[in-house]
Amino acid sequence: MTSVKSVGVIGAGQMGSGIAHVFAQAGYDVVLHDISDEQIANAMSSIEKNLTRQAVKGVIDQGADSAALTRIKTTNLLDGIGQCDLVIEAASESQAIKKEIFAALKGVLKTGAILASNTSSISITGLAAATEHPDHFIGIHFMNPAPVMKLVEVIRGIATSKETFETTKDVIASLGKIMAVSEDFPAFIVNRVLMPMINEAIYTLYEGVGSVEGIDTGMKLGANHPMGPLELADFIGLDICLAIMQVLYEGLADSKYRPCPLLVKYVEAGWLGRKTGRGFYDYSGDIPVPTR
Ligand SMILES: CC(=O)CC(=O)SCCNC(=O)CCNC(=O)[C@H](O)C(C)(C)COP(=O)(O)OP(=O)(O)OC[C@H]1O[C@@H](n2cnc3c(N)ncnc32)[C@H](O)[C@@H]1OP(=O)(O)O
Ligand SMILES: NC(=O)C1=CN([C@@H]2O[C@H](COP(=O)(O)OP(=O)(O)OC[C@H]3O[C@@H](n4cnc5c(N)ncnc54)[C@H](OP(=O)(O)O)[C@@H]3O)[C@@H](O)[C@H]2O)C=CC1
Repeated sequence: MTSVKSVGVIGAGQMGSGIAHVFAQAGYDVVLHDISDEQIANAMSSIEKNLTRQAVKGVIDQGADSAALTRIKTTNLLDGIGQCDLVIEAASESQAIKKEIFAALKGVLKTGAILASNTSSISITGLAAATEHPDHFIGIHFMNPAPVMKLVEVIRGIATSKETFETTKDVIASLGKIMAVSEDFPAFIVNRVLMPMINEAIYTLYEGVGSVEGIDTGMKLGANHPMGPLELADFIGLDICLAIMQVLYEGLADSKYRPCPLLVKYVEAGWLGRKTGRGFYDYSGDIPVPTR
């Protein structure tokens, strides 16, 4: 264990719930916050399901699942995370929403607390500027699904202190995760490489080069990816994919990052992937069915 004992998580979506799961499993006291009580209830039920599955499969000890679950408290008020040593923001991928949250956190966090963002793409330096203590701010980017993926990207903003970085390194090591350090450029390392590949897969569909099934089977069996790019896009969330492409396009001012119009159209339609039941696949039945 590090000097950090308690962790607040803001946003109980797929990443917030995965991050809460990981910290509780590693013995930290966790407070999970969301503005929506329904989202909190969904998050707790998916954490319980995933912990139980890990216990049944022997990935964690019998009883460790219920012990981890009791370490997670929930709140719909930001004040509820005021006493945490480390707070990780995992709300929607929107600079405006994140900055609003950081403004509301002013005067709420205890002295010396580290504030981190799980952002997939947004400038850590820019987000830090909206916080009370930019030196205590850092990017801690978990991969999805957080309980399974080994990597955590760490991104320092221009004002991030050495102490904040060192504590972050210790915390990540205590979770049994491997850290990759990225400089603070649009979408960092993993999404700088991954997201243009997903966007290109959507162009490949848009231009009629292949079907959803053809593209995903091609990349699964032809490049040994665990999921096809369109299946992965649905898994990540098409809103998140579009937001990342927009940050790359605007931040690097290069047309090669232009979001595919079909991706824009799907997001406009509210077809955001697995989380809304429809994206490149239809998830309403037992088996996902390609939509094109
Ligand atoms: C967008 C960003 O900012 C950054 C990102 O995250 S990019 C996305 C990065 N993630 C990926 O690329 C994921 C690619 N996909 C995969 O690696 C795999 O398909 C997967 C691990 C998600 C699922 O693997 P699978 O073999 O198809 O399914 P499944 O057998 O159900 O699961 C594999 C293991 O993960 C576990 N698992 C899956 N989801 C889980 C979850 N949410 N919580 C806990 N455990 C989970 C399963 O219990 C299973 O455990 P065992 O190996 O011990 O049996
Ligand atoms: N999806 C992925 O594969 C990955 C995502 N990320 C990053 O993690 C973050 C979260 O992504 P993800 O979990 O997928 O997104 P989700 O859409 O699943 O979850 C976001 C959650 O934040 C909530 N929220 C919105 N505004 C606020 C607020 N003001 N205060 C508290 N909670 C709020 C949303 O509530 P409501 O639904 O009611 O709006 C929702 O519950 C993003 O920055 C994303 O880029 C990082 C790695 C991987």
